Amino acid sequence: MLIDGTAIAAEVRAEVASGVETFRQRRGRVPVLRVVLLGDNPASQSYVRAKKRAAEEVGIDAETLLKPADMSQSAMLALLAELNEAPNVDGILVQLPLPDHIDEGAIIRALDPAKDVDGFHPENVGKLVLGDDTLEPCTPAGIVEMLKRSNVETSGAHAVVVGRSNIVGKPMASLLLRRGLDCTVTVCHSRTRNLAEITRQADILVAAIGRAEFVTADMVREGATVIDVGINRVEDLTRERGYRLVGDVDFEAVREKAAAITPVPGGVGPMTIAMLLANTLTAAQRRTA
Ligand SMILES: NC(=O)C1=CN([C@@H]2O[C@H](COP(=O)(O)OP(=O)(O)OC[C@H]3O[C@@H](n4cnc5c(N)ncnc54)[C@H](OP(=O)(O)O)[C@@H]3O)[C@@H](O)[C@H]2O)C=CC1
Ligand SMILES: Nc1nc(=O)c2c([nH]1)NC[C@@H]1CN(c3ccc(C(=O)N[C@@H](CCC(=O)O)C(=O)O)cc3)C=[N+]21
Repeated sequence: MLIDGTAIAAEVRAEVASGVETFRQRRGRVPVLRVVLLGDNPASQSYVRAKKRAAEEVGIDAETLLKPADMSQSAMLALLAELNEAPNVDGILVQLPLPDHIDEGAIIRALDPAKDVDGFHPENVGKLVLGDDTLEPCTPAGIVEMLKRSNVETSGAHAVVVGRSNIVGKPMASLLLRRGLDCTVTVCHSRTRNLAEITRQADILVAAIGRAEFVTADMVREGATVIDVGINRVEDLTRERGYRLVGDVDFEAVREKAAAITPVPGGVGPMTIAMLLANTLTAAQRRTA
């Protein structure tokens, strides 16, 4: 089975749109999202454009604050303080990665946790691990939504997460471990010994590695559910853009063995954006409750 992220994301967006409409009727305004982007990285620009377009389609007021790549850390902190204090701003997203002269941790700590729609602030990360209600990181939250809506059995399942980043691997592991999802979770990374032996034990395999087609068929158990988080550009001069997108999974080979698999594009990516919109609505509702 193909897990269609594009279709599931459209469902989530329709639900958000109806929530936004209710919010507007009750509060007399719409939720407001501000996206901060430093520099002109083309991939970042295209993600940010997609986020803004999706937000507008569900009725969220979204603006991108495009800043020069050499903006100083103190100017960035001042901008965030302004957005934190703005009563009408519900959600703030700082597009990552940031230029090297900026301390990413310091920027994330400077966000008002109530407006942190990425769920990256230490207070929100703490709540996530504790199992408290919080704004959940969009990519792992989107994966949970895909698993639920595709009726993938998680209770007691062995979930193997490859990747331990703060934005995907670690929060993914925390969510899968939670009561309600109840997976047995293994987290792997670049120092893991016998990786293939471990991934072959997965009922649910989440690949968040950042290496094109890294997960091959021999690493996957027959009947597993495979979630491909990777977004890798590989040169393809037959395409207009000069590249195509591939995931961290060798899709054609692995789909023969997997019971369910997410494609790239059209898998986790659209879900990440849909969950950002859901988090923006949630932040607006909680701030005005
Ligand atoms: N679809 C979406 O919405 C999103 C997609 N992405 C994509 O997902 C991928 C992962 O992103 P992100 O988590 O930010 O990436 P990072 O580069 O931050 O993390 C990659 C992880 O993979 C591990 N890793 C690298 N090589 C190996 C290896 N040979 N064997 C086992 N583990 C390995 C690293 O281990 P170590 O810690 O030891 O270095 C690290 O933990 C990227 O392709 C990114 O573009 C990211 C965010 C959202
Ligand atoms: N603060 C922050 N929050 C993020 O959530 C964040 C970030 N920084 N930095 C970069 C990563 C990456 N990311 C993606 C979102 C959507 C797609 C997506 O929709 N991809 C489409 C394809 C898009 C295309 O064609 O280029 C798809 O997979 O179908 C991909 C990647 C969010 N990230």
